[in-house]
Amino acid sequence: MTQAQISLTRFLIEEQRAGRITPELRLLVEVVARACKRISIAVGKGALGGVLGDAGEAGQASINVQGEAQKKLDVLSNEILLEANAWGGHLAGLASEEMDHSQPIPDVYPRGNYLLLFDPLDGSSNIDVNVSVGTIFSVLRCPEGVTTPGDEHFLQPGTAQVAAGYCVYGPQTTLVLTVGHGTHAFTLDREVGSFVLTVRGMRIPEETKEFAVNMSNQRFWEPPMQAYVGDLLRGKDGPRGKDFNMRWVASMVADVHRILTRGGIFSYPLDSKCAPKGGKLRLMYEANPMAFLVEQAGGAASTGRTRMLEVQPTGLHMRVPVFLGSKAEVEAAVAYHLRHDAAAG
Ligand SMILES: O=P(O)(O)OC[C@H]1O[C@](O)(COP(=O)(O)O)[C@@H](O)[C@@H]1O
Ligand SMILES: [Mg+2]
Ligand SMILES: [Mg+2]
Repeated sequence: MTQAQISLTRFLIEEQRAGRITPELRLLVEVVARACKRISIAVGKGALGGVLGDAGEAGQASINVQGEAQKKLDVLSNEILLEANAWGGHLAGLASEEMDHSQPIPDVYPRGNYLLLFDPLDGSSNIDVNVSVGTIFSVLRCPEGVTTPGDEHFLQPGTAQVAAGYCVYGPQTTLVLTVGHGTHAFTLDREVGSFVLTVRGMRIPEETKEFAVNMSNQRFWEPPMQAYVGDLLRGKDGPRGKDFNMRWVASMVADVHRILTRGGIFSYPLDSKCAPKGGKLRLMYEANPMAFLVEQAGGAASTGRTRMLEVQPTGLHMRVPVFLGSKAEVEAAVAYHLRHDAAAG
């Protein structure tokens, strides 16, 4: 690292000096970043580290609280984040996509006033095929006077987040972070072992010609989503008057990273398969942290009907439909839903 380069540590110290974060939040983010480095090493070893494939023993799949089969790396990443943060000293409790309930930090450990939520390994279906995966995290304050937080204390809307970020394990390992004053990217210098600031103040272009959605679900979508994507596909000859391109990595982290870098809209809408659960993606571990990052970069995030960050969570593992990215395009998608709802009375 050269002298002109700014490490994550220095960046966080400057944020603290500017009064934008507390010393505890600075150290908490450092602990999460260190855990991400360990996960990055495990992901990078792949077959050499024996971390590919399904978790579970004797042909018996290991199923998480989401009802999904866990991969070895889902379990390992969860353990790395739990172990690092339980001893970090800045948390009152933590919650993970992979665990049934939140965990208060035991009395015997050093404790703090923050709550940490994470999706330890996002994009699990890509692990075994060497395609980008990631970690997503969100930080809330523990409500005043609560020493042993339970699930209910985590049920705060996204507007209450004090920090959020993700780490994408791709050709480069990049940590993208917001503490509520812009969205910033840090690339891991693998030789030095340090995250270096590579983009200060990421900005998502307001307009786009690129969308990300799993098109194989098209026939299960609601009518407004059918109409919206139908018009995108009609391109120059349709009402949108321009040709759109499509990308779908199937790792939310990688799709959102592309959108933060060059614009676009990401959508996992309601469909008749996931409707009974409320959607596919998880509000607390996926939608809210990404919505915070995207808004801080000048973009927008919605359920299709409501601003994501204003959704009141009703459960730790609550699922929601997701539209996020370039502001004008998210507003266009929302308009299709609102027009449809108004016409339906
Ligand atoms: O299998 P699909 O429909 O392409 O869904 C992909 C989506 O599911 C997810 O993989 C869910 O995340 P997990 O791997 O953490 O369960 C998102 O990252 C991604 O956007
Ligand atoms: Mg995920
Ligand atoms: Mg996951």
